[in-house]
Order: sequence, then structure tokens, then C-alpha cells
Amino acid sequence: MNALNIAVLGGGSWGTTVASLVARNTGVTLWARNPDTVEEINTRHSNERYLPGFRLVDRLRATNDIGQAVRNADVVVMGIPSQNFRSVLGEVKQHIRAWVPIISLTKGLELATRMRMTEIIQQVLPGHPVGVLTGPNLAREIMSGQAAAGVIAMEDEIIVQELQSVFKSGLFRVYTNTDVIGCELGGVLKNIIAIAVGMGDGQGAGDNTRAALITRGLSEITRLGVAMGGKPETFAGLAGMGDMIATCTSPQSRNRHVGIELGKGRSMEEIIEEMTMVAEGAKSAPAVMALADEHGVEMPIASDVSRVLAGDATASRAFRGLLRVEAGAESEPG
Ligand SMILES: NC(=O)C1=CN([C@@H]2O[C@H](COP(=O)(O)OP(=O)(O)OC[C@H]3O[C@@H](n4cnc5c(N)ncnc54)[C@H](OP(=O)(O)O)[C@@H]3O)[C@@H](O)[C@H]2O)C=CC1
Ligand SMILES: O=C(CO)COP(=O)(O)O
Repeated sequence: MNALNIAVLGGGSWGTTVASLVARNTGVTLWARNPDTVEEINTRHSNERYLPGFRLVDRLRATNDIGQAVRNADVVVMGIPSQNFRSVLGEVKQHIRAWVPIISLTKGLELATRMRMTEIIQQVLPGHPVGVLTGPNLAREIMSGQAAAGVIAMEDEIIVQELQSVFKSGLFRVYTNTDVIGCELGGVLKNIIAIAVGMGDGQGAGDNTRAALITRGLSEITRLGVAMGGKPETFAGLAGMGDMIATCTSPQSRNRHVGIELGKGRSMEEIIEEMTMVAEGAKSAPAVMALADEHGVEMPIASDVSRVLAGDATASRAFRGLLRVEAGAESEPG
């Protein structure tokens, strides 16, 4: 048993799942802004809004007081959606001790600045070691005890090994990686490809089409990820290909769900209205396209998805373009 105190911030599906995993290994306090969520976790050991039907580990404790969660924490884990991440970090700043590592679970970019979450952490809380926990990790599958593997990425090889044991459990294997940029971008960028695959599935596309989109999608997210400083091999690993496969094929994926509904001809307003959970790809797409532009990287699939999300093209029209008739060499974009 590890003696560290961990604060997990964010009482949604993934924050609650990760807190539940960590509670098997060491002390953890889950902070949620919603007092009803806190009460439910502490008294009924459930979070029905985000993880319906699942029982949480009994010793998991939640609080509504961010200071209480963060003040004595040896590690802070951020399970807050990307567009709210900075504001919560501002509250963390008032309570966190010096040099406490901060791990992001978030798979999005800040729209206004196009920054990755670990960049925001370094800006708001300079000096704290930063990292990400990522990979093909659909929350409900992990709650139901199905085997899975993730990656914890930090630059410091010693700290990353210490934190590996905070998150791993019998059925959740955690690998280490020092490529923070690549691991973080793998999680962000695959969401847009999952929307593309969903758009196809919503229109009845076949398995060959899905495989082509996933493969070409992986090649375009790798191009951008490498241009931004990630390592090519990271995109062939759990944080890249692994998460692409899970998100692009699972009925549990919120991003794929958005794509499916777009493929059926529904509008973004209607789709978002009905969703209680976040679909990061829909939020981050304009930032991804701006980064692709800045780095001179062609991303035909992401670009078509982005136009549909912005209401500038219909899914059926864009989808015909997603797998272009005019194809060049496999090593080239397009
Ligand atoms: N779910 C999954 O399977 C996985 C998700 N992720 C990533 O984890 C991140 C979090 O996603 P997930 O937990 O699934 O999202 P959910 O939509 O399930 O939950 C979002 C949570 O964030 C909270 N929240 C939103 N804004 C704020 C804020 N300003 N202050 C405090 N809390 C806030 C919500 O609180 P409230 O209930 O009060 O609205 C809710 O608890 C995303 O970036 C996602 O991509 C990564 C791997 C797997
Ligand atoms: O990142 C995820 C699985 O690894 C979750 O994907 P969605 O946000 O699309 O549900």
C-alpha cells in the first residue's frame, strides 16, 4: 500500500473512475463541484449521473471543498474538461504545496489559446512536475472490471515510476512514457477521428471504410503530433493507435456518438442539448485546425470534420470527401 495522498478533481465519469482505481492503492479525496454528487458518493457509494449502475469503492471519499482535497495532497489529478481546466487550476493554486506533481486526465485543447493542458499547468503553476494519464480507457468498461492498459507520461523518469503504482491495479496495467507531448496529443487528436468514424457509421458505412478512416486518421494525427514535438512511436502505442481503436469503435465513446448523430443529419445544437457528458473533439476541433495550419500539416479528415462541426458542410457531403477518390502515395497526406 502506497502512503501518498491523492486529490482527484472532477466528479464526472473519468474523474470518479480514476479516483475509484486509486482508492484501492492509497488515500484519495475526490473533489466535485456539485454537492449532490459529493453526498451521493459518500453515502451511497455511487455516481448515478455519470456512472449509472456502478458501485464505487467504499473508502473513496468526496468533498465539495477544493482546499480540503488539495491542501494535503502529494499528487493532484485533474479530471476537468478542457474549457474549464484553467479556472479550476486557478483555485488549486491557492491551496497546493510546492513541487506537488499535477497529472492531467483531460483529452482536449483550450480553445482560446490552443494550449495543451500540461502547458496550462506549467503557465499557471510553474515548477510543478506535470504529466498525463491516457490511453484506451473508456470509463464504464474500467468500472465493470474489464482489463485495460493506460500510459502515464512525465518527463522525469523517477517520478513517473513512482506514480505508476498509484494508478495501476490488477486489471488496469499502467505503462510509463517520457513523451508527454506525444501522449497528450494522441488523446486529444483521436477524438476528431472518432467523430469522423461516427459520421460514417451514422450513414451505414462499412467495416472497410472504418478501417481506412482509422488508419488514415492515425497517419494525419501522427503528422501533427510529430510536428508539435511528439515522438512518432508514441502514436503507434496505447496513447495513439490504442486510444484511436477504442474511441473509434466503441458504442461508449461520446465523440463517436456525436459523429453518428451528425451522420444521421442532426445538428450540433440538437446533439449537445441531449448530451450530459463532454465530447472533447467537438470543442477542440477549431484549435486543432489552427495548429495544423501553424505547423503546415495537412489534415484532410480533421478538416472535413471541422467544417461539419462548424455547420459549413453536411456530414453526408463531407463524408464523401473523407476518403478521396484521388489518392496519392500512402506515405503522403490526403
Ligand atoms: N469518460 C471517459 O471514458 C474518459 C474521459 N477522459 C477525459 O477526461 C476528461 C473529463 O471527462 P469526463 O469525466 O468523462 O467528463 P464528464 O462529462 O463525464 O464529466 C465532466 C465533469 O467535469 C465537471 N466540471 C465541468 N466544469 C467544471 C468546473 N468548472 N469546475 C468543476 N468541475 C467541472 C462536471 O461537473 P458537474 O457534474 O457539476 O457538471 C463533471 O463532474 C475529458 O477531457 C475526457 O476527454 C479521458 C479518458 C476516458
Ligand atoms: O478517451 C476516451 C477513451 O479512451 C473516451 O472517449 P470519449 O470521450 O469519446 O467517450
